[in-house]
Amino acid sequence: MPADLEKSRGAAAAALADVAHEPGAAKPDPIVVVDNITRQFGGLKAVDVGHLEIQRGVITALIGPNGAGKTTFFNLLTGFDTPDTGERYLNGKSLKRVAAYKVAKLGMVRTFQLTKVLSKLTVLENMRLGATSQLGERFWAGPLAFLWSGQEKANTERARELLRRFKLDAKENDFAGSLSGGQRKLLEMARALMVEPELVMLDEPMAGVNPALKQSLLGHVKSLRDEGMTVLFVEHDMDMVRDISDWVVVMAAGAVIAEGPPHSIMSDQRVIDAYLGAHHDTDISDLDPEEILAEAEAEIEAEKEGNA
Ligand SMILES: Nc1ncnc2c1ncn2[C@@H]1O[C@H](COP(=O)(O)OP(=O)(O)OP(=O)(O)O)[C@@H](O)[C@H]1O
Repeated sequence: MPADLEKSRGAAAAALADVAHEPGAAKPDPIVVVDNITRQFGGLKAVDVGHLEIQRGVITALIGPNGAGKTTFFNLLTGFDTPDTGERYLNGKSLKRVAAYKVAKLGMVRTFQLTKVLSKLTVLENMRLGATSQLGERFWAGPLAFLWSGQEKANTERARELLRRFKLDAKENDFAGSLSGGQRKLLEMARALMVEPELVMLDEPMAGVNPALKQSLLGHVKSLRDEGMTVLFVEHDMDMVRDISDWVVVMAAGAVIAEGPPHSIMSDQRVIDAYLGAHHDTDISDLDPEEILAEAEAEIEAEKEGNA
């Protein structure tokens, strides 16, 4: 790990050193505070979070078995869904009745998976949309069009700068749909940065990414923290959680059941029980790499025999 990255991880760990390893623990400098948020779908309480604080300037992972309520909670935080009860605050300001695009203007953005429609736009067009859709485009129409064109120029410049940073500049005129899984993830992240956010929320940043690009993606996420941004991500890839998170929040059956630094979370009995209870396919214990290799080889052999 380069010295500057190590330094910022050290600072993040120091900020959290005195925080209790308990659900709802108070943080020294929370950017987000959640109180009694619930969301019900029919008879199912998908989210029921009593109190949660997200520390500023650190990388927090949100993990939990399938159906734990992570995505629903993400949507509630960013205003893409409305809680039945409860309050959430960004920098001390209540987000009740704040529209999703305004939440982005206040500094909280989330990544979106590339939809079918967005796949048919070029990489650069996707980036420009990252800025406009969050601004509320209509404002720039009509008599203010001259202002809009100035804004558009600035947006294009920022988009190109970000594409260079994520090494996607050679692809600016390619359709987004032609990018590889990993390049799509980079584009999703770059697009979120168009609004110069304080808090970046990543939805499964490692899904569909090949091992070669994983390292580069991890580096990009760490560099967001390096620049003072706060990162909150939902992820099933436990290697990523272990490698880059300063703090881990665990959800199960809609509630937060554990919080703490990755090393203590991975050995927490409540967490292990929640995963095992859900028959989740991610094994969070430290598996022996040789054992995995031997299993994989046996599987390949079995397949070969089956095909013979
Ligand atoms: N729009 C909806 N209507 C009805 N039920 C929903 C809706 N969205 C989510 N749910 C249910 O709420 C629960 C929580 O789902 P959610 O997608 O938030 O979990 P998750 O932790 O993100 O799961 P995964 O890791 O599989 O993505 C699940 O039981 C799901 O079926």
